[in-house]
Amino acid sequence: MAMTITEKIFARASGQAKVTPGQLVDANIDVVMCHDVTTPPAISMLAERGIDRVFDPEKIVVTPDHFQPPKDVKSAELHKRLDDWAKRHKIKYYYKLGRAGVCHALLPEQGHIRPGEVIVGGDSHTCTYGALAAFSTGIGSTDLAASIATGKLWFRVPASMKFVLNGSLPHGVYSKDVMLTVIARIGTDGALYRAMEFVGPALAEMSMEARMTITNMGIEAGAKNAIIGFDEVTREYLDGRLKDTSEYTVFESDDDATYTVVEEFDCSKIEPTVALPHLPSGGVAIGDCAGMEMDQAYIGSCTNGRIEDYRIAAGILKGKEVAIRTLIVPATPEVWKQAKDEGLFDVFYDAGCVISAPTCGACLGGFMGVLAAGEKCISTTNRNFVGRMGSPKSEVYLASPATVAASAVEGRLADPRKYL
Ligand SMILES: CC(C)[C@H](C(=O)O)[C@@H](O)C(=O)O
Ligand code: SF4
Repeated sequence: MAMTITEKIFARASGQAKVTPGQLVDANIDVVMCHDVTTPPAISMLAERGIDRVFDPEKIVVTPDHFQPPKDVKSAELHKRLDDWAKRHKIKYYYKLGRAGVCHALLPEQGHIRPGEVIVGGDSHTCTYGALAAFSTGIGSTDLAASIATGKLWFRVPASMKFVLNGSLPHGVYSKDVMLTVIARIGTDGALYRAMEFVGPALAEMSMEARMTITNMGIEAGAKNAIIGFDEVTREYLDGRLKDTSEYTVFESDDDATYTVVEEFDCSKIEPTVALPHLPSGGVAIGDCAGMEMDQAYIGSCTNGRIEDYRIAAGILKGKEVAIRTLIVPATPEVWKQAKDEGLFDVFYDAGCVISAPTCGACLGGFMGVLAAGEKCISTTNRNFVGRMGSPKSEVYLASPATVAASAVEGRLADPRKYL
């Protein structure tokens, strides 16, 4: 009867004692995340079939984020459709402009993610929530329409891969460097339709924010979900935060559960890492790429737009001036306010950075910070695909907030350790 944590969550969600990888299950969905890009098409699909219902207005969380505030008429119309629909169905957790934020930072922060639950969202990085010992995965608009209307979806139970993070992270090395190293080893399809389960002593030293950076990028290795077991850090993060205060269920992988592979990493040997264009698997140690000239630095997104990230960046930028245009885009209003209250905005302002309202914005080349042909951006985001932040002839380099801040100061890829 041995099962992994992911299998146990599916067993619960499908009302079975045991499930095995490859099995098709009908699962009850606990939370559906809806944003401004993929939800309007889902609403239209339902409308075309004469369906105008939601399975539970308290279990659907809505936030515009990608093009928020709306950047043009097209995005304004997407927002309007989302707004009309959310209001008509009395969606309880509808984060309107002013309280809206980048979905994957917002939902955990606002207490919508509970261990042991199944969360789906119309966005590939929905895998982020696995940091809270939940199953979460991204779905397209068709599955989103089905989940919104019925609260159920079918899944093929994924087989699990185990990633053991040994050792302690050296000074100047962060969970982003760990995940870039993991993806560089296994490739962008290395975890295709698998559950990436992270374990090991290095995790115990990581905050919830740092863990979310890891699970966020599971999809960049092709994973169905990424997951980290429950511990004291999880408990502390959840205490006093959850909207639904009923008891949640904590599942743990059995010692004799089956994994397709076990990958071990010695975190004490990991260096600040940069993923070179044009894949997240292009990670190299900073020593192998330092000195490359950049045009822009970006600190934000669902990967690294949390308060801890801005504290790290401000630690490096304090008393310095940036050599290239540098965008600070806190992922949620709460992160924004916290950063302001802590005086981090003064540091960023004095350094010559642009500080924006919460938005996906430049992360996907949406608006604000779009790159011209030939330009290069060092970014804390999760994707460096061709044209990701603008012109197909631009380049994106992925790194931790520390490496991005150090590179902003020098105008070139730089090792953050000399500033720490
Ligand atoms: C627009 C949205 C559907 C997309 C995703 O699913 O990931 C975006 O968030 C991204 O990061 O590319
Ligand atoms: S911040 Fe970037 S990666 Fe995250 S949801 Fe928005 S566009 Fe996608």
